[in-house]
Amino acid sequence: MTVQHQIPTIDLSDYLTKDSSPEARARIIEEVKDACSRYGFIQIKGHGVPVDLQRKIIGCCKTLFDLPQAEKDALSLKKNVSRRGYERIGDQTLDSKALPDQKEGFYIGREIPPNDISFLRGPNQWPELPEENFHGPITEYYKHMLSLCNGLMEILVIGLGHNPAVLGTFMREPVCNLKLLHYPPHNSTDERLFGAGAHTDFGGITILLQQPGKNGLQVYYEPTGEWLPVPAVEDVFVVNLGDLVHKWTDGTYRSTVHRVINAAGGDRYSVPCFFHGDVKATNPFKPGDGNSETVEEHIRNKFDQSYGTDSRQVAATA
Ligand SMILES: O=C(O)CCC(=O)C(=O)O
Ligand SMILES: [Fe+2]
Repeated sequence: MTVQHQIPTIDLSDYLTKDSSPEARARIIEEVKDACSRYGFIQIKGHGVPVDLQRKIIGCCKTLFDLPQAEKDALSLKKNVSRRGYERIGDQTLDSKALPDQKEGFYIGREIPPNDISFLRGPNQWPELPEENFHGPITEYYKHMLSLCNGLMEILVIGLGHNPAVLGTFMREPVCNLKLLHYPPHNSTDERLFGAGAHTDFGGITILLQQPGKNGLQVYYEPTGEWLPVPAVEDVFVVNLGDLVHKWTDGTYRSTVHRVINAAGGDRYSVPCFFHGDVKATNPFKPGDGNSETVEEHIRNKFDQSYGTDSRQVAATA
């Protein structure tokens, strides 16, 4: 009999509510650990993010990407070291063996004043849209993502037997970037063309909001060589681990290859939230492990590889 592998779905509500029992919390910690070591991916329910807000965020994607190309280009991320703003279809190539990705994107992160800009840190570039159509919902959603990332990081470090206090420096001013994404319909038969080419995520943890019903995400399951589809279900987030966590935990928590093909018909919107920790932090899972690479150094190399840029050459301006 063949086993149908699926990305496990875990309900976090018993962990995130204040009055949860130690037993319930321990069970969730084990479930997350098991899924993250086996698949590097989980689907989560009971996360506490209002479904209305999730719907609004998908609406924000449509509103933003429907703007005239010139308006989007005026917000290009290429001009700033903080990497906030817009990228065109084909600007990123996540799989160097494939063609450029068929997606456009828009990065939004923590609001940092213009006099304090550095790599991944700086002011956002907001489109000229009514507050309630964009800035308002995005800001509210961003707070939810920060708090959920906090909870997930805590679950992950406890799963490895640590006290959550080890996260101190890592959580000082964590880089947490939303990336609004738009995939146009995929009509090509070219096997080298993807919405997002096969890749592992760069950093810490990713929380992905998918547009309900718009399937397209596939996760590579190495033991059987299968691409497992991850359905786009309303109110269910996909969580996966990036290369930093893989490296920091010697692969106990895996960063797994995945890709996107928008074959669902019509446009597809999604919003990953990339949580990397403080730019100056080193391994929080094994403090003092002798590896002095910082979050910033690691992410900078990954960005430069996939965008074909040299970010050290971009001046620190807004
Ligand atoms: O759009 C998706 O479903 C996934 C996007 C993704 O994997 C990424 O941006 O890293
Ligand atoms: Fe990804």
